Amino acid sequence: MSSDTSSSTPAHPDPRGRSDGDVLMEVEDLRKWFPVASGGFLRRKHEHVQAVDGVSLQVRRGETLGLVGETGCGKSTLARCMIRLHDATSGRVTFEGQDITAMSRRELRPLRREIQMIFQDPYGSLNPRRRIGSIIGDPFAIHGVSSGTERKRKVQELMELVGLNPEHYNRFPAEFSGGQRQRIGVARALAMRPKLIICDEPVSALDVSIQAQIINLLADLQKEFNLTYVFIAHDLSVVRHVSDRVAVMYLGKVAEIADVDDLHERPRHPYTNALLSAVPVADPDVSDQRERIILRGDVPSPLNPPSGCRFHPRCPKAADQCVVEEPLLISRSGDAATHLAACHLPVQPGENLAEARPTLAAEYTEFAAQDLGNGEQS
Ligand SMILES: Nc1ncnc2c1ncn2[C@@H]1O[C@H](COP(=O)(O)OP(=O)(O)OP(=O)(O)O)[C@@H](O)[C@H]1O
Repeated sequence: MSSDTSSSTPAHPDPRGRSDGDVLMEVEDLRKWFPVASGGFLRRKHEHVQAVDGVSLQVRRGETLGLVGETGCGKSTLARCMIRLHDATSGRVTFEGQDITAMSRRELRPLRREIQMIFQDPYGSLNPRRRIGSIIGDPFAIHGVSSGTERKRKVQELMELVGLNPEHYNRFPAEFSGGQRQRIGVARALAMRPKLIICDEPVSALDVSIQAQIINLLADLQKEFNLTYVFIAHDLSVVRHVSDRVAVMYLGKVAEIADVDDLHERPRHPYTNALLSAVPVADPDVSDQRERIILRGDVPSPLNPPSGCRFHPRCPKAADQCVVEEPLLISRSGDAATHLAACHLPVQPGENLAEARPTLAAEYTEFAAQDLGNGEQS
């Protein structure tokens, strides 16, 4: 097996896929490490959860960028750094060219109107003791925009826009269904007419029948207000439906990023391949032909991530190079300039990873990890 690293397409002006297109937000080499203490009083160890570790990506104006990956891979932490709910450990986030990571809270305030977030949990993100009129009107109060009857009129307009009955202005969150509560969250996010909305698993907590309604609502609003979305989800089929581009995260890093159809038709990272192989297909013929790739083991701890490529202990293609050398996220030979993969041995068209045997290097790493585990227990 030969490495593909050296064959990254030289013809591309920038193998990191940067474009001169209209970039609304840029994330550059972003790290968010959470300090944690473990062990007893005498053997106290200070470690770091490497939740996000060196992520670079662009969000283009008017697009929906999907962000997928297994639980704990750092999607929400990245999203929170993008909106400065978390301060980054290092790296930069720029919004319309302004470095928001370096801004004081005061400088950040006007930008808070432009970047909003919709949260996963439509139950937990609304205060049950407040009426929805005042919840949706919060941004007007915070930013000192309109008051009294004018604010009420604006809130009722927002309610109508998201498909809520404006006459329900004085009701409490408990009087609404899950889907309606998520509409309240959408209305609140829209109040200041933001440019970017980060949707953190906005439909995961909803019944499947309601998910489509919320997704359609978000799509309609995007068209009407020229919104840009970062859409976080576990579910690749939801992401495919809503996204223009998709970034696949694994253990704090971007494994692959590409236009949505390109990613689905020609996934290059073995992790993306495995995720896609698990997506249900409606067509029984296609479904019968497809083999699911079963990944070995669990996602390793972000406290002590594997060396080299973080995916190597679970990768059916891993070779020695993958254990020692971290792959760059770049455009690989034969790929579009916008298709980037962080893999030394990208998947080739027609290659069947379900048949691939774990390589010696991967088996050795697993064996060594088990050995270490046993050693600690004894
Ligand atoms: N405040 C914190 N302190 C310590 N560790 C944290 C903190 N927040 C998140 N983490 C850890 O960082 C890693 C990434 O978490 P994050 O919530 O960003 O992942 P995620 O991909 O969004 O997962 P999910 O899909 O379950 O929400 C996890 O290991 C998580 O336990």
